[in-house]
Amino acid sequence: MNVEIQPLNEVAMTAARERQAQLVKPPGSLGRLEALAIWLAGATGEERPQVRARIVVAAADHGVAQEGVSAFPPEVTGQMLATFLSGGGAVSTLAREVGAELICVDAGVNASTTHLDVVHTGLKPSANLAVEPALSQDDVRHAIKVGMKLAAAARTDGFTILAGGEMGIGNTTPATALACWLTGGDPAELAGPGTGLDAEGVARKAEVVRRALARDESDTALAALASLGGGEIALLTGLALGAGRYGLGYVCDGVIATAAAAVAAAIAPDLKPRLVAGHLSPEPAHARLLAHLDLNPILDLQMRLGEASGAAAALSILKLAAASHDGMHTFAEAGVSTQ
Ligand SMILES: O=C(O)c1ccc[n+]([C@@H]2O[C@H](COP(=O)([O-])O)[C@@H](O)[C@H]2O)c1
Ligand SMILES: Cc1cc2nc[nH]c2cc1C
Repeated sequence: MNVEIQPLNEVAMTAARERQAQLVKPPGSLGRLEALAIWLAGATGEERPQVRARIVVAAADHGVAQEGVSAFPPEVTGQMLATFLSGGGAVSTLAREVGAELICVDAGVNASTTHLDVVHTGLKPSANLAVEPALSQDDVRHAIKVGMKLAAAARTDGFTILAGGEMGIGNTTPATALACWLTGGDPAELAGPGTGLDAEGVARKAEVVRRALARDESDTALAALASLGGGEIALLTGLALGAGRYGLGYVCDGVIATAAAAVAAAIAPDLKPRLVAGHLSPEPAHARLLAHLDLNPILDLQMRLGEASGAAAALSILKLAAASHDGMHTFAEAGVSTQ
């Protein structure tokens, strides 16, 4: 798969760097807010960038849930999708608070919602990746295509930043399997509690990941996505690739969304500069994936919810970075001495 990625806009970044140097503060004193403002300029192509963000939450069910790898039952996936659409999920409230639009996608939910606003993909829940490939190559290509189209639509609708999130009982298992495949990690080190497994459950999950990796024969990240992934992960892979192709900035959420972004970056390495890490989840595979992507999380709030909640929280910081960059006076405008 060949996806052409738009490089960051160097002209806008240079202008933003020069503006930062003139703003009425000791150089560097706004710390990462300065770097984020410059990144926003590169990602949006705007010298004084604005965060106009759309959040896409993709939901899917997973055959591997039958292995007892989650603390919750699979029907929660569809129930939570309906909750997001009714405005009552964590991401619904966080998105509203940070002024981001929220779109929900059914990327293979067993008992889905009839809510009119859900984006349908026609995908079915994944198969049990411990014993067979999770998805067909055709399903993966379809999910990626829908994700990329959602990114194209976001660009057309005037958004500058995309954040991808997910909902899927059992999906920390495929995310961990992909993290192991991409980084050469050990399932026993990278498996974590997800929604709240005890130590015995975590050991069972590590064993399921080990079986999946022993079965898997993938030689490309795209093949690994079919073998070890899931519908929402494939859709978010497409969303991240689409952000690169259509020139948006992309905010990664937790371990599952970051696994998808890491697959996208393996498919198209030029994507990396368009990614930022919204936060660090306590799931061990997340830190591993972020290190693999060379990303430094904006926040570390011990959030482990998924559904783009960490990315939404980070949007507030990106907005502060953009607001200070745009609204502050320069030394000259403020009449403040430099020496
Ligand atoms: O984002 C994370 O890092 C994260 C960590 C743990 C759990 N989750 C969420 O919890 C669900 C998956 O957990 P589990 O235990 O069912 O594999 C799924 O809906 C994710 O959105 C998300
Ligand atoms: C209630 C609930 C909400 C979630 N949101 C994302 N993953 C989730 C998992 C559960 C169990």
